[in-house]
Amino acid sequence: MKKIAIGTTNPAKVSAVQAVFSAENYILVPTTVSSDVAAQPFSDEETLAGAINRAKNALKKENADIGIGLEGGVVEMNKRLWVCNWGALVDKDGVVVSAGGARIPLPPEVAQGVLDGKELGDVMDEYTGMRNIRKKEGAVGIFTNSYVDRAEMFIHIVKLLAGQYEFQTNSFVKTDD
Ligand SMILES: O=P(O)(O)OP(=O)(O)OP(=O)(O)OC[C@H]1O[C@@H](n2cnc3c(O)ncnc32)[C@H](O)[C@@H]1O
Ligand SMILES: [Mg+2]
Repeated sequence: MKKIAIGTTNPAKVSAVQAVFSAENYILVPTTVSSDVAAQPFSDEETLAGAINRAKNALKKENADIGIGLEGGVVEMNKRLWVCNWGALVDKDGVVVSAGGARIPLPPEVAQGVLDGKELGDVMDEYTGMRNIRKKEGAVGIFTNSYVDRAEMFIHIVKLLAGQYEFQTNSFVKTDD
């Protein structure tokens, strides 16, 4: 079975990979690696770079066949701060596929906390009075009244990665559709 290293131990992200790459067909290894970008990425480019770095670092650390990196960030547009999400999948032959995910604008009071230098995850916990939002529904879950939570948002990204990888390498990725 192929080994897939996942460049995080955050359950919202790990569960998204598990939903697409089933444990029947893959050995899935969540592992903490550096994103080699800021803890709070502040642009699409930086967030995507974090995802690619995580995928590469995880593949190398776990000596895996495939590495997957998922990264959240924020991006300023139209005088609002938006939460953005990016993913990358790399394999040991050097194939790299990337995909972007959903984005929504943050309420001004939350955006200000991030602009003041705090991580969005910490701002979200303060704003909601809850703990570890980042590991559960995420900002997207809170601000969409749970219509879309963080895991579901990342499932979409992982499907985009799996499908592109399948298309580009003519390999077959079994998904739990
Ligand atoms: O353990 P890792 O994989 O690092 O997961 P994380 O929750 O820290 O997530 P990221 O590093 O990908 O996100 C960078 C920062 O943005 C925050 N963030 C991004 N999207 C978020 C969301 O939907 N809800 C809460 N925090 C979010 C996150 O908490 C970090 O502080
Ligand atoms: Mg993080």
